[in-house]
Amino acid sequence: MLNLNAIESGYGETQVLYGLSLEAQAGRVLAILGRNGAGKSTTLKAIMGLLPLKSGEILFEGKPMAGQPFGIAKSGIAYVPETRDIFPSLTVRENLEIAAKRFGGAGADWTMERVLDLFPRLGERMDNGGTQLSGGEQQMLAIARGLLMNPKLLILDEPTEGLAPIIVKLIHDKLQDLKAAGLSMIIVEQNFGFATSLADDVVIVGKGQIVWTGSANDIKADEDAQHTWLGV
Ligand SMILES: Nc1ncnc2c1ncn2[C@@H]1O[C@H](COP(=O)(O)OP(=O)(O)OP(=O)(O)O)[C@@H](O)[C@H]1O
Repeated sequence: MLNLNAIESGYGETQVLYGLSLEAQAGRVLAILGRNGAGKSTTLKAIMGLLPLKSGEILFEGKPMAGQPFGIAKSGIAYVPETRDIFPSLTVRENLEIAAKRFGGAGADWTMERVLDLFPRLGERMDNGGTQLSGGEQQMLAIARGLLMNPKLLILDEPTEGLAPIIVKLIHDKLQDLKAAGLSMIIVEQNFGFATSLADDVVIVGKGQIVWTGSANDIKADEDAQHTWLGV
């Protein structure tokens, strides 16, 4: 579904990715793991067209990606960044409506009603401003907004960061529901247990390259790889 072929990218003069290749398959969940600073978030930003490629290519459903973030979203990839990026001056309703208006429409899988069914808590907060939400509610809103883009592929950067264990469990269960419904996902996570219980496939990034590839069960069983690449 999504192929990164030997991509090189970074921030201005600072190169971070050195020939990174990976594949995310349709109907499956891919976890991207690795230590702090390995290049996981940079990989996602390169996929989303937020950083230029120095070389290599990114194919979505076999076609080169349209270079601009909006075009990439339109082609069917929704991205929930680490910063969640909800609009703080808008209410929950307004944050959701923006996505629904731009990407929804007749025949759309995801409607306002369906995302509120998934996250009833947001339904109780519809008129609250973005800044009045807890971290967990902000994460739910960011995921809900991503779903309203009716993506074929949902990409999440550290969805559990800074959240209390009970909210981590809730987000886990919701993502499990989305997986069961057949949504393809890529998840960058520091929380090894969270990532490996959701993922089918795992890649590990080390210094801007893929250093390990396998299944979630493989990495759970491979203590050497965990120790070497994740410091677990
Ligand atoms: N805006 C930026 N400008 C310059 N360098 C950056 C920028 N953002 C990240 N970097 C550098 O790029 C490298 C990879 O960062 P990246 O955020 O991709 O790591 P990561 O694997 O996602 O880890 P983390 O869990 O810490 O987010 C790091 O050395 C980081 O310092």
